[in-house]
Amino acid sequence: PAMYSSLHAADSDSDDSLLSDVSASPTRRCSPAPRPAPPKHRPTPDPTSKPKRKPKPKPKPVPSSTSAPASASASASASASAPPIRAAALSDPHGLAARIAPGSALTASASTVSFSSFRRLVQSRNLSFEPAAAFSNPGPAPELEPEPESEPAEIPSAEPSPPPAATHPPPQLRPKRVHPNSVSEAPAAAAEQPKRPRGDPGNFVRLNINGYGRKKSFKSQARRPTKYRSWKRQQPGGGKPRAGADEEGDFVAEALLEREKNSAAGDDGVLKVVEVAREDPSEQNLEGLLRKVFGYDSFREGQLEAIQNVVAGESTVLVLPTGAGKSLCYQLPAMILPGLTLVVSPLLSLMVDQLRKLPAFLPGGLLASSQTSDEFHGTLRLLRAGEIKVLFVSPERFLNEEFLQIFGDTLPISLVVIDEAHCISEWSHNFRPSYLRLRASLLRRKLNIQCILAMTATATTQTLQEIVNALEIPSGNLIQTSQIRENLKLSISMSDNRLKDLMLLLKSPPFVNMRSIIVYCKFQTETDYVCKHLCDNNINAKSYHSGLLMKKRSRVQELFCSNKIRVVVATVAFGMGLDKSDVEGVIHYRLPESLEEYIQETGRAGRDGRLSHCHLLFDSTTFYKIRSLSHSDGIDEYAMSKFLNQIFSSGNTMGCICSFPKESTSRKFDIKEEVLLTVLTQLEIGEEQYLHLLPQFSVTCTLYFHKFSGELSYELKDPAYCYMILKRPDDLNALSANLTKWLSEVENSKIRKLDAMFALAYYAVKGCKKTDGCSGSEHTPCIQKRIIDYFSKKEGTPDDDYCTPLRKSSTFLQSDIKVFLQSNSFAKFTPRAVARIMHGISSPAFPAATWAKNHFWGRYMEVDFPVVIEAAKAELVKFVGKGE
Ligand SMILES: Nc1ncnc2c1ncn2[C@@H]1O[C@H](COP(=O)(O)OP(=O)(O)OP(=O)(O)O)[C@@H](O)[C@H]1O
Repeated sequence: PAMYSSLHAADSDSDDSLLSDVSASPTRRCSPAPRPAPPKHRPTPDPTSKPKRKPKPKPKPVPSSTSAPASASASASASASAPPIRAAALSDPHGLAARIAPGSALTASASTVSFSSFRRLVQSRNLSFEPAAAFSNPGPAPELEPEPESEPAEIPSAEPSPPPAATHPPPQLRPKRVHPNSVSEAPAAAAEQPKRPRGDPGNFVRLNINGYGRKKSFKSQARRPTKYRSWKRQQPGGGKPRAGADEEGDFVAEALLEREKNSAAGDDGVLKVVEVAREDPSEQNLEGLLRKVFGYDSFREGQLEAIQNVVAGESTVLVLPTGAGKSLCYQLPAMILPGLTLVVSPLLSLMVDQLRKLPAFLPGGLLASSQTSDEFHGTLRLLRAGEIKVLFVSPERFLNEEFLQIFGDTLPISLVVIDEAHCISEWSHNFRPSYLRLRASLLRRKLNIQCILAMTATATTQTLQEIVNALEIPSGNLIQTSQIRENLKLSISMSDNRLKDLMLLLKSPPFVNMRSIIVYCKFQTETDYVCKHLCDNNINAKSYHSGLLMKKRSRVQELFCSNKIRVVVATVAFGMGLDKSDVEGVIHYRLPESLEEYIQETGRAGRDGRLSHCHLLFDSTTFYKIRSLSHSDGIDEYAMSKFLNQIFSSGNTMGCICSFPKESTSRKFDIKEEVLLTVLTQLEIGEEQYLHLLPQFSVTCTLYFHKFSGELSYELKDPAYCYMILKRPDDLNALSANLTKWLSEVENSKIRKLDAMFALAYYAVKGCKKTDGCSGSEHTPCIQKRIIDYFSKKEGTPDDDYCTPLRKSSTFLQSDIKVFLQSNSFAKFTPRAVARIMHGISSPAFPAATWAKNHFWGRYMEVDFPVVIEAAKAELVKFVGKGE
C-alpha cells in the first residue's frame, strides 16, 4: 500500500532461489474448487521443505502549476455537465489506489472460431447490433490511449516517427507530441532510457520546455519514475512495451497467452444451450448452461437469483462471502446478453485473474494504462468487431471522455459489473475516490447503461445503503447471504513476542499439518523479515507485497497455488482474486484494520468448504501503530482553506483549465497526494459541481538531443492533477469548513472500524467467559456473533463506544512538546504536524526519512491523537507568543 511504501525493503530473492526451494507436494487443485464437503482435516504434508532494478538519477524538476495541454481542453469540454451528486469521498485507507498496478491493455484472445461463434450468437439475438458493420467504417472513430491508473508511473509516448537527424527539434515533431493522458493518439513503444555517464553531460543537449531543466539536484528519485522514449528505437508497430511497464506487460501478456492456449473452439452444443437459456432463462435452462460451460451441477446460494435478475435487466446488489462464486453471476449472463459486459475492478492483478478465469468460450479483454500500442489497438479492434464479450477496466477509465466515447451508440453495453462495490462508499474499509464516478446517473448518461450488478463480500448496512443510492438500485434487488463462512475455526491469542509465537503456532497442530498457509503482516519490511525468520527455521516461505515486481509477485502466487510454497507471508496486497481453494490456514501477525478486512483475509482459507483455521496474534503495540497511522489523512481547516485558495485563485476563472504538480503541492500543504485527489473529487461530485477533473498528466517535459547518434528522447516529469473550473464557490471559508469536517468524519469512521476490531479481539482474549462453545484460544462463536452484530447494525444506531486503551492525558506530554519546539525552532510546525511526529506518522512535509531520527518520534502513540494536537496547539501559542 502506498501509505507504507517507504517501509518497503528491497527483495533479494531471485526466481532461481525460489525454484530451488520448492518442495514437491501432493496435487490439489487451485481452481475450480471441488464440491463443498463437510469440514474435515487434510492429509499431513512434509513441513520441513524449504523454500533490480535501480532507479536512475533524475533531474530534480521544478513544478509548473498552471500549464495545461491543448488536448485536455478538448476532452474536458464534453463532460462538464455531470449533475450534482450527494455523497462524497476520501483517500484510500488501505492504499488500494497505489496497489492498482497501472496495467497494460491486453486482449484475451479466444480462438477465432469461438469469436465468430459469438458474433453469430450476438447477431442472431440482436439484429440491430452488428459489431462488424458498425465499425467497418467508423469514420473518425475515437482513437484511444489510456489514462494512467492510480499510479502515474506509465506515460505513453508519441507515435512512432523517424528519429530527427539534427540536434534541434524538427518543427514537425511538435504536433506529434502526445499528451500522456490523451486518448486521441496511439501510444507508441517506449525506448530504453539512454545511458548517460554520471556527472558528465556527455553528448546530450538538454532542453527543458518548462525552463526548469537546469537544476541538477536529484531528489525523491524513487517516487518520480522517469520514462524515456526514443523514436529511433521504436518498432514500427509500436510493439515494444513501454519502459517501466514491461514487467506488468509481461504479467498481462502471460495471462493472455494462457487464455489463448486454453481457449476452446466454438462448440455448437454450447451455442445451443446459450440460445435456449436466452429464449427462456428458467432455472432449468440456466442450470443446463452452468453444467455445459462451467461443469457445475447446481447453483450456490444467491447465484441463480442474481443471474436471473441480471438477465432480466434488473440492477442488483450481490453480497456473498469470499469464495462463494460471485464471478459466475456475471460470467453466465455475459454469455446470454447481447452486448458487452463491462467489469470495473480496482486492481490490475484482480482483473488479470478474472480474465484468466473466464470460461474459454467467453472472449474477454482488458484495458489499462501500461500497454503497448499493439495490445491496446488490438483490444479496440476486437471490441469493435464484437469479439470481446467481457471487458475489464479500472474505475479511473471513467474519467476519460474519449474512453467513454468508444462505446457510444455503436457498441452497446448490456451490463456493468462493479466488483468490490464497497469501494464506492466512504464509510467502507476500502474507499476509493475513483469509484465515486461510478454513479448510475453518469453511467446512464454517458454509456446508456440500464443494468448494473454491484458485488461485494463485505459491506455494513451503511455501506450497502450508499451503494444502493449511488447506483440507483431498487432496495428490493439486494441479494445477501451470511458474510460468515461456517467452515472457519477462529482463534485469537495475546502475544508479547509475535515472532516466537508465530513459530510455535506453525510448529504445533493444527498448523504444523497444513501445507498452505497465509501469514498477514502490516508492513512490507515486516513481511520480509518474518519470511526470512521462517526460512531460517526450515519453513518453506516466501514474502509477497506490493513493493515487489509484479513478475515476482505473480511467481510467488503461482508457486503457492501449486503448493510449492507452504507459507506466504504477505501484506494486505495478497489475496484479492486469489482463488486457491485449499488454503488451510490464515494467521494474522497483526491486527486487521477492520472487521471487513478480517473477514476478507480469513475468507481466503477453506474455500473448498473444508474445515480451516484462522489465528490472530494480538498485541497492543501494533494496535497503537495502526491507530496512529489512521490519522495520517487528516487536514486542518487552515491548510484546506489555503489549498482551495490555490485551486480557485483569481487567475483561475470559469472554463479555465488548471493543474498543479502532485508532489510539490502535497509537500507545500502537508497533505497526502491521495487526499488532494479526494478533495478535488469532492469538488467535482459534491452537492455543487465546482470543477471537472481531467486525466492526470506530467507538466514538465525534458528533451534530450543525442548529438552523435542523432537520437531524440524525452522525459516527462511532475505528474499533476488537472481540472477545469466550472464554478467559483461563493463562500470559500464555508466550503473549506465543510470539506474539513467531512474528511474528519471519514477519518473517524476508519478509526471506529479499527476500534471495533480491537474490541472484538480484546473481548475474545480478556472478556470471553468461554461458556458458549469458546475454549482455549478458539473463539469462533463469540467472534461470529460480534461480526453479525457489526454488519447488521442499522443506520443511525449509535456506535458502540469501543473501549480502547488509549490514554487521554500524559504527564510529560506538554513539557516534551515544549522541548521539541525549542530544539527544532528552525521548522514551521502546525499543531497537527507536531502531533504527527509525536505519533510517528510520516507526512509529506515532515517525512519519516528525516523526522524518524528525532528523539520524540512516535513517543506518544499511546495518547489519543486529538489530545496531542491540543497540547501542541497550547505550546505553539506560547512559543509564538514568546517570539521564539
Ligand atoms: N455453482 C458453483 N458450484 C461449484 N463451484 C462454483 C460455483 N460457482 C462458483 N464456483 C467456484 O467457486 C470458486 C470461487 O468463485 P469466485 O472466485 O467467483 O468467488 P468470489 O465470490 O468472487 O470470491 P472473492 O470474493 O474471494 O473474490 C471458483 O473456483 C468457482 O469456479
